[in-house]
Amino acid sequence: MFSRQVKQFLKRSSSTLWPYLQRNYGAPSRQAKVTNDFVSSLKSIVGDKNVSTADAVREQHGHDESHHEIGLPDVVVFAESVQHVSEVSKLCNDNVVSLIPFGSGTGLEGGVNALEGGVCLDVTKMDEIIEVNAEDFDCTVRPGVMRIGLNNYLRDTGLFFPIDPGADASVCGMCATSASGTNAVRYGTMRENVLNLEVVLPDGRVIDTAGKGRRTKKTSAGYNLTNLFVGSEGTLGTITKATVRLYGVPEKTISAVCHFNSVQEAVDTVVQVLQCGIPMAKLEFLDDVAIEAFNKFSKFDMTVAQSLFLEFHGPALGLEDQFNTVKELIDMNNGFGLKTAIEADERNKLWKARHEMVWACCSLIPGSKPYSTDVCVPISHLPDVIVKTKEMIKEANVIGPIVGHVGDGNFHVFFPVDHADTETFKKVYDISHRMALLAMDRNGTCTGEHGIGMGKRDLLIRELGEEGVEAMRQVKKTFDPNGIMNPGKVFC
Ligand SMILES: Cc1cc2c(cc1C)N(C[C@H](O)[C@H](O)[C@H](O)COP(=O)(O)OP(=O)(O)OC[C@H]1O[C@@H](n3cnc4c(N)ncnc43)[C@H](O)[C@@H]1O)c1[nH]c(=O)[nH]c(=O)c1N2
Ligand SMILES: O=C(O)C(=O)Cc1ccccc1
Ligand SMILES: [Mn+2]
Repeated sequence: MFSRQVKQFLKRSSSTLWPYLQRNYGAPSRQAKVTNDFVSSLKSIVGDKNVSTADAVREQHGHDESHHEIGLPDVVVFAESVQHVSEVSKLCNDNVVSLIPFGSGTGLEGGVNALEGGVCLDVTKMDEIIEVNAEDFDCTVRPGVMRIGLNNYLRDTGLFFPIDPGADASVCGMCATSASGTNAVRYGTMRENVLNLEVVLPDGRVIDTAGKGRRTKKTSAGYNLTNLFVGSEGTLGTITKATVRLYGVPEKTISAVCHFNSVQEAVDTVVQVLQCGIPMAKLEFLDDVAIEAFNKFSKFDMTVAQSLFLEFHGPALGLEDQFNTVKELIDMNNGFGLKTAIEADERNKLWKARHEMVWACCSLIPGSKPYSTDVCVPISHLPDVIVKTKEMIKEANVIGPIVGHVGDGNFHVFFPVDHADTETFKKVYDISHRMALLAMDRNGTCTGEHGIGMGKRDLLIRELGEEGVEAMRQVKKTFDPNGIMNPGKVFC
């Protein structure tokens, strides 16, 4: 099942990586302490009301939605302007105090957890939608703008912002994690949809990654600084403005669900649909275990089997033809129970339930939090990797529904874990690592969309090699020589 190299790594994995996961995040900090004088200086920049050392506020900012251990910042600062961000950054840099940008805390890899204390910089008050250029299909937003709020604002323009992680995340936080979701198979991920970013560097300088005010669909002008900051997870600077692509709301939308007796048949259908050049908007896989949780939590009565959820976007003319071609392919692969949802209410109910799958799975174990797994492989390897993952889950006797953005070769196991249950936690941790290694063994990645955060730093080294990570460290050092930006993330 695994190559020799991976087998060797696995041998190490349970003995060396488990204690590593358990390491004490309160290890002595190389950073200066946040003193009363320092807090006073913060207050003189952003005003008293925008600085909090209250336990409840620090706790709220010390974690995201993942299972990762909470990491309390010493102080939370609410920025109201780019100048605030710039002056706070400079102050932290001059005093070598950690600075952790906070979007909306929906991340799944512990990105905002303050591993060494320091300042959590909450940018949610900067929530202006600066401009919408309807004819150019773009808009520019401040970091407090959330994706659902943006789409509500855009409603009358006939445009929408398609990137849809299940949570209502901030658009700039989505830039920081290179997020995507169910629509990526058609519209791409954040990487393909960000045209420009304004970033405050740790020393307080403000740069526009594509040049001030530029918002072209293409450019050959030098290095792609925009994409350096997409996926940088708060380790290089704070994003204070993003210009992103928009798309026309499709004239017609058809959602559909169908079922298969095997993972292979479901994925074969997906590959053939893509080979036919059908521009599917969503191509989602849910395994039988996931459908059971889905039915229970969201009160559906779907056939419990390997399933595909699909969505077609396009002009009314021709969309039925696309649907009929897909129907033929489903039949050819022994798919059954094809049902459509055309009315908006019905479609919304289906996709809301899909987005809530993580909570559906957590409801299977009271008190649990989601353990994020997020591998992505070239689509030809998908059936093999999913089937082997199912075997590992069965062998370990843990609950592990599988859901995948299969059109992109990306899938997750939604492991609900209760921290107190160390035995299950360890099993889940092992499977998650094995999955990542298996994916990498098949030319894939350990994370398609959730990022490295604090949970996958060892895997990043394996994925890129020491040399690749060392090149990244050099980039980090160039932008952040004092190492103040979100320490302990991305790099070991
Ligand atoms: C139920 C559910 C479902 C999903 C997901 C979450 C949840 C809870 N996610 C994950 C999540 O929504 C995603 O990681 C968001 O992009 C995080 O955005 P936040 O604003 O919450 O960033 P959050 O505050 O969590 O921060 C995440 C990271 O970005 C950094 N950061 C945030 N704002 C920044 C800024 N302005 N400048 C610099 N750095 C900044 C932080 O420092 C941190 O490292 C997801 N994701 C996905 O890709 N696909 C999916 O399908 C889903 N599905
Ligand atoms: O629903 C999704 O597609 C996600 O990415 C969310 C998620 C949450 C927890 C574990 C795996 C995936
Ligand atoms: Mn996902």
